[in-house]
Amino acid sequence: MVRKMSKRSRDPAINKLREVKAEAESLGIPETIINGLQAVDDLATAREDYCDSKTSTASEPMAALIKDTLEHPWQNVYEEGKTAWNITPRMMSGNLEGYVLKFLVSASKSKNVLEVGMLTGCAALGMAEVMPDDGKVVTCEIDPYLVDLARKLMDRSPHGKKVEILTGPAIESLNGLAKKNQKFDFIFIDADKPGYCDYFNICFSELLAPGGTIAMDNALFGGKPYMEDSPPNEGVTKFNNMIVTRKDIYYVLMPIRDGIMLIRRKEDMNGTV
Ligand SMILES: C[S@@+](CC[C@H](N)C(=O)[O-])C[C@H]1O[C@@H](n2cnc3c(N)ncnc32)[C@H](O)[C@@H]1O
Repeated sequence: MVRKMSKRSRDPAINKLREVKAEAESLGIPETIINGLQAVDDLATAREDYCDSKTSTASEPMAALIKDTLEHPWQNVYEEGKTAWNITPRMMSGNLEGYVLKFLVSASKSKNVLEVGMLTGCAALGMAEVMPDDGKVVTCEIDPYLVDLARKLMDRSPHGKKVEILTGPAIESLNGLAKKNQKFDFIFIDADKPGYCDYFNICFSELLAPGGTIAMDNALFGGKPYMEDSPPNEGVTKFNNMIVTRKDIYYVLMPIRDGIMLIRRKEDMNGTV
């Protein structure tokens, strides 16, 4: 299958390859080389498509939520002043990452889940789908327009009732949860990247239940953290650099989509033998 890809990839290596191919074309480089570069692009794209095709399909309400998020007139609602910024549906976790979260939540038998950064509710509803009737997902979202939209999209599913939305800046919502001494078995952090260190610190020290797991999305952040000119003290790079200095946790960066970092307390993972 040969597809001419033009849209930007999450993988900076593929984007670089496309730049090189365009340059090669403009220089009149022999067609065999151009075709070779295209074949590499096709292989990388086919790999992503293959992973999607070998992942369970979404439930009907979830498929509808994903479709409606992709087709929403984001540009118009932004120009009408309804959203604080021009939202791109690329921010949505989607079906494959949604299933990764479902596996983590169901394998850990989590009954209390926290999400930081909801968008239209793709991950929140996905996790709710695999939780028992008395399970609960608390999710934080700053944008009131998204809160209303997500509520509508999630409530088309019987699992939507398990999702509680806290509207406002996530740090305030997290402080409020800590004050009420709430604990969560699984925490998915996926909001603004400059806030990652603060979100992690309060989640880890105040909100994570014994035996719990934290997942941080976008740990690869389009390649920025491993590019040579990346400022070490910004956003995701700063967060990743902070994590590796800690002695009290185990962590793993999984190269799924834009990277998911899993973090657990060492005491919850060390064997006793
Ligand atoms: C990458 S999207 C979340 C995607 C979502 N988890 C999903 O499964 O599709 C990030 C979200 O965080 C929200 N956000 C950004 N800054 C925030 C803040 N300070 N407090 C709460 N939410 C915030 C944005 O409005 C956006 O909806």
